Amino acid sequence: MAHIRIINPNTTASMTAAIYRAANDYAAVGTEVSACQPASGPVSIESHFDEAVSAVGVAQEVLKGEREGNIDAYVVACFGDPGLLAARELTRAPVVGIAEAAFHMATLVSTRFSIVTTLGRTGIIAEHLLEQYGFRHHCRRIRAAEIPVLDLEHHPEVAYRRIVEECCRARDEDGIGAIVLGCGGMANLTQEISREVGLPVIEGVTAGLKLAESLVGLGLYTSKHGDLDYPRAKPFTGQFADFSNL
Ligand SMILES: NC(=O)NC1=NC(=O)NC1=O
Repeated sequence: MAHIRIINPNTTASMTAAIYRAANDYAAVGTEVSACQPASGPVSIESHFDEAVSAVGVAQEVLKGEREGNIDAYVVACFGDPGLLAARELTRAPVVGIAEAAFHMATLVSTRFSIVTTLGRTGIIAEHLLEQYGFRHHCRRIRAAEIPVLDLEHHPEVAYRRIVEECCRARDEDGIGAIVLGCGGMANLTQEISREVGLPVIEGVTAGLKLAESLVGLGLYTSKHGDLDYPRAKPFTGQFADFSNL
């Protein structure tokens, strides 16, 4: 039995529920999935600033999970993987970011992939992650459907069509074998888009869930030898006072 906690770093509860449903549909027998989002922060994450603010919320949700004491792994369900390394410092449980998970999965089924994300301005965030994780040469192109994140909920039909159109352009122009969907809010679209586009389509919530299950199943944990060791205890002031002496 593994309990996997999925953290939606934005504060839109309906997106958290959609992310939970998508993950739970793929959970193995014996896996318990739970989902949460920070009490405060951006309703959607579409910029460096949104990422920076949401990273604090991710850390707070991991600390809550640690206090509960029964979480075997965490998934950070925003394509920018906000606060991923900081979250890993706070727990021995594996912590999987959906971008990193999707990149790994895509390279297991194709030598090259393209990313289709929401707004073009978030593309640089994915580019930085490709570099950081060592996947830069696997990714042919970072494309955007040019839809705000919450349009996935507010205008799903329009959003779906724009995503499929961009996926078809990627299939026809980029010399790729697979597509990575670049938003946690796209988690429930994978199968439909894959059928329509005729390529393996990977999105990070379900990829992250299955990788988290594998890490737990292998008995792997976040190393506390080196830079992912727990933070040195120290006082924190002001609104972060509850981070004191972790
Ligand atoms: N590229 C993105 O759209 N990232 C995201 N913003 C969110 O609020 N959730 C995501 O996955």
